[in-house]
Amino acid sequence: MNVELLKCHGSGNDFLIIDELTKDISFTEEDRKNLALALCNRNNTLGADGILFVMKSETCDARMRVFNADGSEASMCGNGLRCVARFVDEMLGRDNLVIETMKANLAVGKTEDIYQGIPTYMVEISPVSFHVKDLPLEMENETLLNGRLPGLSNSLSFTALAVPNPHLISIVTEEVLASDVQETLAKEVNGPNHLFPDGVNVSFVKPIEKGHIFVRTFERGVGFTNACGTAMSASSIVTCLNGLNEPEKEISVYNDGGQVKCIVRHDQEKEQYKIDLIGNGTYEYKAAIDIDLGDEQNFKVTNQEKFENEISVYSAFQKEVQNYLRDK
Ligand SMILES: N[C@@H](CCC[C@H](N)C(=O)O)C(=O)O
Repeated sequence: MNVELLKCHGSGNDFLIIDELTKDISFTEEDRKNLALALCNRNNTLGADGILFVMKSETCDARMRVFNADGSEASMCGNGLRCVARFVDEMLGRDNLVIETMKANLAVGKTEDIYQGIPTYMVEISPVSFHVKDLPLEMENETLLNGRLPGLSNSLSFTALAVPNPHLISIVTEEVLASDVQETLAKEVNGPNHLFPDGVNVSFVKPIEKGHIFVRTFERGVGFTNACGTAMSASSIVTCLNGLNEPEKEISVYNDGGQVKCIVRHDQEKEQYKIDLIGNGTYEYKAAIDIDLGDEQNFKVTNQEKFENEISVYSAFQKEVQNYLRDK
């Protein structure tokens, strides 16, 4: 079969969009997993952190399903949702939309460019839960807020939260960030382990100055990525809980692929959090592939068209971000 793909990224966290909204295609669950394994493999001709299936929804403007590079399905993807928001906006001609995801219907909308010429979208990240059962994290206490995980690290403190995909966050020094500690412990909790039976996205956060943080994430089902939107949202909440930032104020979140903005919304009456995640939705190329379901690894790319202008505007933005980070 011939499948059209759109390669996009949010902060360098890159995805292949497959349009099931306007194209008459359908996949089994096994097909989706095998497509992710074949098309995301960076040793093959394409490569990406995940696949975003954009589908029809009975209740919302569209539905997004996210598959990680290892073929596992995730409940949410913040950077991916910005790309899907743009894709559906351009398809339907409506700047404000609601997208169905595995656990919530989320508001998304076009907003002011984060850098001149970069299509920018704000997406809602919710629901947020600190209950360890929602990750799941196997421990006796109901929550882990700046607490220790004996056996994982004797010196670091962690906060566990679901947004609603699972995150483990630690605020660290430059020295720890530069070490191999994150990789070692992230691999441990994403392999067979007694704490996180479904694995977990692991982020290290370095506070830069008030309103500015750096976040690096080892993603469940992928490994280190340039950025993870839900992780940057979860990290922003954690910095607010630690008094480093404040709810309702914009937080600039830097990452290895660029920068986003997060605003933590706290409904004190309901004791509920959500986050506005704001950042780019950039297109890299359109491609068409010939692929046999059942033999996905042997696909052939038949056509590829690059979005040169978008790529160069985004790299100018990245240079500016790198210059800012160089002095920090
Ligand atoms: N990169 C994403 C998150 C993708 C899913 C994650 N790896 C998981 O398994 O939970 C983002 O931008 O949020």
